[in-house]
Amino acid sequence: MQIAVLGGGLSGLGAAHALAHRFPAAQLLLFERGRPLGGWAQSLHHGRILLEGGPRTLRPNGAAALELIRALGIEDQLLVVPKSSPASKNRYVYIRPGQLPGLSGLCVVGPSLLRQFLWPIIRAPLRYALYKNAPDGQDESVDSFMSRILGDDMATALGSALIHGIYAADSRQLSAHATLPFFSSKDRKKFLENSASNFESDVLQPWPNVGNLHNKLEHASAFSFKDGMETLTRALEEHLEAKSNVHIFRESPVLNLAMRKDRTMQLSYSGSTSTSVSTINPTHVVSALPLPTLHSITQPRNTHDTLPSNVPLHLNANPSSSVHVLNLVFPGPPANIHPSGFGYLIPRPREGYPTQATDAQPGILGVVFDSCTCSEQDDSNLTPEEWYHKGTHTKITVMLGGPYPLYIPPTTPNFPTSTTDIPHPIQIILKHLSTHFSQLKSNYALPPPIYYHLWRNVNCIPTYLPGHRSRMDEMKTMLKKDVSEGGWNGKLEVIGAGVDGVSVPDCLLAGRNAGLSWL
Ligand SMILES: C=Cc1c2[nH]c(c1C)Cc1[nH]c(c(CCC(=O)O)c1C)Cc1[nH]c(c(C)c1CCC(=O)O)Cc1[nH]c(c(C)c1C=C)C2
Repeated sequence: MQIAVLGGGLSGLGAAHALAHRFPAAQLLLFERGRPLGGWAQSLHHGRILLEGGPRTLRPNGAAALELIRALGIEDQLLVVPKSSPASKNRYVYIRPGQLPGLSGLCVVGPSLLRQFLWPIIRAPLRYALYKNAPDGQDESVDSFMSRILGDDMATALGSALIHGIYAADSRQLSAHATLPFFSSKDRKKFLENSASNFESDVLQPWPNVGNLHNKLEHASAFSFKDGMETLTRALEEHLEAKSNVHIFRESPVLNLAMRKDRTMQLSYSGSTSTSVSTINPTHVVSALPLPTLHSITQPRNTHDTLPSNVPLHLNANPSSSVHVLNLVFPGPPANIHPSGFGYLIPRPREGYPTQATDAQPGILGVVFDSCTCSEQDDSNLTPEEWYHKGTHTKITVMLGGPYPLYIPPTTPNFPTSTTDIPHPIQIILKHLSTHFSQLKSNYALPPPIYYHLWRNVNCIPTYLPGHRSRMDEMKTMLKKDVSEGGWNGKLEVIGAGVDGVSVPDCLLAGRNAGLSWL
């Protein structure tokens, strides 16, 4: 048995880890186009300050993630965000002046904000019972579902902001059935219910072994690692590298994958050290590539020995969002800069997204108060609550882009010595932040940052368009079909953020369950 895993992001690494255990006698080949593994999980030390360019925390409800952490022996590196902490309790939305009657500026998502929507909230259960499904019974956008149940104002002010914070997408585009828990399939519901205290799930086979992590995370709303999210991907990489039956091909893009009429697969890739193309015949393949990339490499190169498929795999059906992640470090404790909490999200403008980025609308989706979550990552013994008042610096992350046109051109990380050292787009973003924060204090002045780092994450989050779930079901059925019907005989499995969920636990769960049908 020779298994090829395509893509060295979280899903691909997770799949390689699970498959190497499940099939110890198989040869496992992992192909990654770039040099570093780990996909969008990117952590960087700037001196003693840890900066994250992708996901930064995990929720403790993903048994597959916990099981992996235990298997890799990295439990001692966990940093827990307690449920009682301000980062867990205080989440804000920024309401633009004039967007909602009687409210503007940074508002805590809590009773006073929800009081504005009292009537929509009171009538929501009845409307949900009556109108859960769209009149035609088909999938619809999150915005259209929320507008029906909660009203337009709530769908725009809160719904769009929430979608920005998870999918960096337009809630009017995103599928309700693929993203809202009410519409989850039975299997998926079980997965979502599969919290640290409830592992009775048949989605995870065999049952996960999470040791004492359950106790450690009992009072956590989220967790990360002392050295950031890359701790997980580095540990996976090291674990795989130590295995004699695993071979990692870096800088080795897969160029073509075909199922031939004789039911054998052919995979060609270009190697890192030579410009020549090599070909192998894996018996099984797990693709953890973005779906459009898989689409491009599975186009038949010749009809001579490959069969064109007549049922589409829908690999090109969804667009994806690009996010600019701007880490900013300011001098002094967070209490001088921003309120205590997780951060804030900004709803879409009532008039919709602009077609061009401007200084007036640079496309800020939200801001994360990193120092309030895991200040211990910055080589400190202070808790985030202590750091809030006594810390030596404040770390925040501004997220931009998604449905907005991208605003910041490539920018090298820098320690500005004066405001004039700061590129114009970052100066403009600082002005917007200053406006957001100044409503909280009189005479507010945002100091110039002592460091900034920009990550341009292109096409990092797929946007599931309505119909996504049925398209993915059709794809999975097609992959299982015989070659004579244009299928892949169950020898190709497709996982990754483009298929069954974009969160880190979703990707790790899909990786963990890869190849179960090959047993
Ligand atoms: C690069 C930016 C990302 C944005 N969303 C995601 C990334 C990687 C993915 C994502 N973010 C969250 C979830 C849900 C997690 C879950 O429920 O288990 C997903 C799939 C929630 C979230 N949003 C933000 C943070 C810090 C978190 C916690 C998880 C994480 O660390 O990623 C902040 C945030 N993310 C984005 C925006 C625009 C934003 C704004 C404040 C986009």
